[in-house]
Amino acid sequence: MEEQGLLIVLSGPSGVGKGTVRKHLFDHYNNDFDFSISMTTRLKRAGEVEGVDYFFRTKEEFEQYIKEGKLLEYANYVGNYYGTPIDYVRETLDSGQDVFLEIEVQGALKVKKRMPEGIFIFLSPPDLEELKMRIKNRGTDSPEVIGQRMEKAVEELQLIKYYDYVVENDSVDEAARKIRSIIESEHLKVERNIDRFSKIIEEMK
Ligand SMILES: Nc1nc2c(ncn2[C@@H]2O[C@H](COP(=O)(O)OP(=O)(O)O)[C@@H](O)[C@H]2O)c(=O)[nH]1
Ligand SMILES: Nc1ncnc2c1ncn2[C@@H]1O[C@H](COP(=O)(O)OP(=O)(O)O)[C@@H](O)[C@H]1O
Repeated sequence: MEEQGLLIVLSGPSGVGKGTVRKHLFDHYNNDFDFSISMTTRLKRAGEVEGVDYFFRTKEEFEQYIKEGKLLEYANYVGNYYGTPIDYVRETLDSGQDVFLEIEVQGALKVKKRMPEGIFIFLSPPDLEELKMRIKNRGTDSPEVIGQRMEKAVEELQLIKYYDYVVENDSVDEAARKIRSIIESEHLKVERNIDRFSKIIEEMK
């Protein structure tokens, strides 16, 4: 049987830069992993493409997916559903290919329960002031919502203990590079290479 691919989960508080770092990683580095496209009920923004950025679905369609058990995890985030279609993740991992998820913290913890063998990476802000500035500068939230997101961020930072790695998003390029090194190191772990190694030893006997 083909060796299973790695499941890589990038998560962290809203506004920390998950989307930015993930895009940088995919655009600037040669990667061997596939990105899992999420399903959402939120409205498509200008420039977004169905099946590239997200699978945009109605609330009814999304709830049907939940009912049929077709999502690895889902979360309700700021009034909309977001979820990870399970078939793509399973099939890709079974074919030996790595899969990369970029999801919020609640969803990441659900994945951790179902697939604890995944690699869980927490993207952290340099500090809370900087996080506030980033959310503000993005210009998508009212002062009230910014306050709510900051409160949530403090709770989310306390969940760091469930992760395998923490990467500070100070410079986007540095953060992307660190994530890449983590994935490379995971591939070099003895436990992932032991079968291949045993075969070499067998052949030498
Ligand atoms: N749980 C979960 N969260 C997701 C999924 N896809 C995206 N997200 C997260 O949902 C949040 C909102 O995403 P989005 O509406 O694209 O806004 P933005 O990333 O904040 O600009 C982000 O934190 C994403 O990481 C998913 O499949 N499951
Ligand atoms: N390392 C960084 N330094 C400065 N600003 C950043 C950095 N990373 C992301 N940003 C900015 O912070 C805001 C939030 O980033 P985004 O990727 O949307 O976060 P998330 O996906 O975690 O909600 C965006 O305006 C983005 O341009």
